[in-house]
Amino acid sequence: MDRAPLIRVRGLSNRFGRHVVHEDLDLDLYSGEILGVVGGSGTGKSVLLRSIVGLLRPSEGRIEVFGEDLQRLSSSARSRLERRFGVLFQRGALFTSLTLEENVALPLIEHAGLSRADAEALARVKLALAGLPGQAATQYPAALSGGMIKRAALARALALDPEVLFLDEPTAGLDPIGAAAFDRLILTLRDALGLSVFLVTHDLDTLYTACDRVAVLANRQVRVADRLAVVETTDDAWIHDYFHGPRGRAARRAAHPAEDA
Ligand SMILES: Nc1ncnc2c1ncn2[C@@H]1O[C@H](COP(=O)(O)OP(=O)(O)OP(=O)(O)O)[C@@H](O)[C@H]1O
Repeated sequence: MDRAPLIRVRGLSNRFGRHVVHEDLDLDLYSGEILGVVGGSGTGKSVLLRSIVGLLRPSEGRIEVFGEDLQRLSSSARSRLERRFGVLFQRGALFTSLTLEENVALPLIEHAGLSRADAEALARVKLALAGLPGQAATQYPAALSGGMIKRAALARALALDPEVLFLDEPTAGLDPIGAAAFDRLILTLRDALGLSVFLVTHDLDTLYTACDRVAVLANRQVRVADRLAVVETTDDAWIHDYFHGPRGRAARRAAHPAEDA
């Protein structure tokens, strides 16, 4: 792609004591794309996400977002910029003592200065956008299935009309039907809202059905970031095992049934 990336990571290093998670890592996210980020457990997918959204200060390197260097911004400019991100964390992270509409209304009251009534009305729109029925708005997280919790967390991530959505393993723990529905929802939202999506996942079906490009993390760096057809054929033992094992073959067959006929 010759367009300028929306997010540009260059020479990123992250260390925790002597444990080096990333070293001289480069990655781009382009406007309007869904980028899947995969890699073995502990390769630093979540650390990368947290570095980009500003929750973790990298040990070294540059992260440019919307053309601005994150490290060089004042804290108020950074937080204005970070409001253009929506983040869905691995464990949903909803407040259990609040109803779904109260959970989604919270960022609207705190960051957009809306009145409680306006925030809750808008929260109900966001919950519907994430595919939840109207009656879910007044329910507490404990009363909901895993799939509904994910949708509520997605509604909260969408609360402030973000331009970039960061999703950390959004389909983890969902049954295959719920996971497939969530993948379709992400595609629909990207198309309807013009979002760009940074999606950390282990879910091969998500890669095949929802992602435009896939970045593979290995050995502290991005081993390859490209369309799946290119990634699948990259000469690397982990990539080969991941994409050409039984699960990878099944996901590819499900996404491209005609190729099997
Ligand atoms: N705050 C921290 N302090 C110390 N070590 C950390 C911290 N955060 C992450 N790590 C370490 O960094 C490494 C990468 O963690 P990360 O959660 O990014 O992996 P991951 O690729 O997302 O893994 P998984 O697929 O299992 O979720 C792990 O070894 C983890 O223990």
